[in-house]
Amino acid sequence: MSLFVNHLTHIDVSLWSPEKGLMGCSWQVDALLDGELGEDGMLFDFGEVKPWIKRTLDNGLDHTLLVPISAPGITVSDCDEGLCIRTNTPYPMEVRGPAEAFTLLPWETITIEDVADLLSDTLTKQRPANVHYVKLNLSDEAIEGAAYGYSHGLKRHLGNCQRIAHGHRSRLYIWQSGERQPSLEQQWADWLDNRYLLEEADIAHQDEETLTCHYGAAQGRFTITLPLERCCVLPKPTTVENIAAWLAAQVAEQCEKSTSVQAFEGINKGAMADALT
Ligand SMILES: Nc1nc2c(c(=O)[nH]1)N=C([C@H](O)[C@H](O)COP(=O)(O)OP(=O)(O)OP(=O)(O)O)CN2
Repeated sequence: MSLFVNHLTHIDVSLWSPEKGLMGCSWQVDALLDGELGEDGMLFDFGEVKPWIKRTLDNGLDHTLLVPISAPGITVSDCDEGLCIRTNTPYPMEVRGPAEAFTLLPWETITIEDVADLLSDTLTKQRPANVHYVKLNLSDEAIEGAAYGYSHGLKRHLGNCQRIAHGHRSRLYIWQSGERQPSLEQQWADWLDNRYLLEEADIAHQDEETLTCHYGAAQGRFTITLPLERCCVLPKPTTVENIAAWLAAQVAEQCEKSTSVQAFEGINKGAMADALT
């Protein structure tokens, strides 16, 4: 007998790609369990299976930076903050933070299928006696039109969003005069895609080529250094509310037209903001 729970939760992570660099990802999680029914006629109570799987993901790789430690140019070392990750291909980056902010994976590259298999194995090892196995399926949200990935950290967040390199893949809607503006949406999504978003106040160092962002948060001290051209500096914390407001103001100035922006933070949630000219 099999039991399924589709759209059980989402995973929001950043990952290091040897081809694209730092990428923001949001994955939908579907679960399939196979096993024997108990005396109550259930394989696993829906009310228990959902929090069980979500807890494992939330306490594991969700809101971390996934690092393929066998990729060319990756080094991992201990440092005062916890772990220091350095990369050199396709560009140099250094990230420091508490160890729980990173998921080290013994692979050359990270694929959504390999992550799903790893999580399925972890859950299968922890399964109740009547369950034979647990299989997770991860998928990108199907987005027609403009979408972008980004990475960031929210130092004031008390949960795992304070981690300096976690990310999201998000829709972007832009309106002017009551009409959606697909070409502006695509233009801005292309510009934002796989950038690191940071608050201006957290810049510890900046020169013509690189930028270092540093902050202390409840889980520890975090630092990230990466090429300036991969960054997007906002005047305020990079919450989705501030991203929407910043984007609305940028587009309104660019087009000299009042603009509304609906910015998403990953899947199915976000903020709306208007900028008037
Ligand atoms: N009003 C806002 N609340 C939060 C923001 C924000 O921008 N505005 N941002 C965050 C974090 O960036 C976080 O990454 C959001 O992730 P989320 O998946 O929502 O967080 P949870 O894991 O706690 O939620 P799930 O239900 O487990 O998906 C947080 N809040």
